[in-house]
Amino acid sequence: MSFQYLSGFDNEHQTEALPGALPQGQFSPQTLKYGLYAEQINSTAFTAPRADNRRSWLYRIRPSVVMGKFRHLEQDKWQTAPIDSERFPPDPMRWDPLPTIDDDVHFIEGMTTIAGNGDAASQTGFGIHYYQANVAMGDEYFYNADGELLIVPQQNSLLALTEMGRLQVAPGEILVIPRGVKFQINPVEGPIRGYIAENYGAPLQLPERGPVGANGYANDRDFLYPTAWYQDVEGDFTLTAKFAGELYQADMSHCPLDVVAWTGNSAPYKYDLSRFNAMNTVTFDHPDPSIFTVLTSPTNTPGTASLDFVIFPPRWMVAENTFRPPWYHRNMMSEFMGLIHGVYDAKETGFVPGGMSLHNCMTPHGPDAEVFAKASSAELAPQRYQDTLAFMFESCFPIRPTDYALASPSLQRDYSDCWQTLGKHFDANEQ
Ligand SMILES: O=C(O)Cc1cc(O)ccc1O
Ligand SMILES: [Fe+2]
Repeated sequence: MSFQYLSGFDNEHQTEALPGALPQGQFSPQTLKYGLYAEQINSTAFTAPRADNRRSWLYRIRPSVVMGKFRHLEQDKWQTAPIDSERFPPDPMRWDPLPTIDDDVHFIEGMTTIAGNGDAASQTGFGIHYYQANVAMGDEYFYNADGELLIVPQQNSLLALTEMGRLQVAPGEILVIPRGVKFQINPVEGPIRGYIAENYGAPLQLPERGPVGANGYANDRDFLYPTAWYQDVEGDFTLTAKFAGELYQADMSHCPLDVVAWTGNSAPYKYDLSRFNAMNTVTFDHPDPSIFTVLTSPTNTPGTASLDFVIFPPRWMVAENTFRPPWYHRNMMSEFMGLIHGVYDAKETGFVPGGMSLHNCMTPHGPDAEVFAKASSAELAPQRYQDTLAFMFESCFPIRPTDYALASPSLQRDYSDCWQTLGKHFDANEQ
């Protein structure tokens, strides 16, 4: 299926599925064409500075308030920060892909929380989830009051049916759904799995470019927003909400995706990571990975993110007289990584597509012994890093794994062995 999209990050988009459904010159006239209702949804405070302000106007068949009462849903797999795991060891951690779920599970049922930081109630930090789904959501729709969802598909394409329109998203692309927007996510060509950052903090934005200038990194025009699409259907539907860390469900007698037109800058969007225009050294040394930041959720401390979404895309490596893989390091920021496909240059074995790693605040890490040996004597000809796509969720807040993740059979209990054969090469008499 191919859909039409609107392009431009944070633009004031406008789209209508029926001619004239969007009011002109104002947002809320006394009456609307086609008997529609006007409804505003925002992802920032009314009074957020203009550059940060996100809101949209939806013109819909019924206002969202036409719905049943919520009942609580028991579940324990989708957890919300603060994460209350028993232990929080600072060891480096790595996981193989989680076991495939064989029972029928849809997108919400298959969500498993791996880690989290901050506190959803104070709108800081984010949750990290592994999603798996092998069936469609049917008559169930969902919204998340706790945060914005950054979805990173790893296996098979997903179809997102949202209030604002439809988006198809393949591995190698990402999808962001703002807080509160109603949607349903379904497999397209087979079971889907991937990673999610549930961002409780400020909506993701593009990082500054500094001296790089007006172009490069993720370019604004490559972010794609859906065109209006609506369902005028009555029947038995449910709306599941995540609010304050709990799931609730309400009955509805119409499909909640009934928005005929919308305008604004807060809407789901997708981005093809192969559009990322990477910047890197053309002289020497390995720069900080912040050069690969696609999107960032800032804190109030300048230059310090609650969540940076960073990628390691295919690229040329030309650094001269340089140890080319990541250096050994201990960071103030905490790093959670996933691998979409291929091989990651700091770990040629053990970190597999669908796997995960976690290096927390001040936890030492870097290339394993094998990569160190190879890179220390490699011929430094220009080299193309091919067929690889890793990413990192990086945060100024330590990332706490859940009890589930700590007890998972996928946790590689011997991970730190990969460094222990790094021998002593020191020779004080070297000439
Ligand atoms: O730890 C990692 O593999 C991620 C990373 C990559 C890099 O090129 C520099 C620093 C860094 O943390
Ligand atoms: Fe790192």
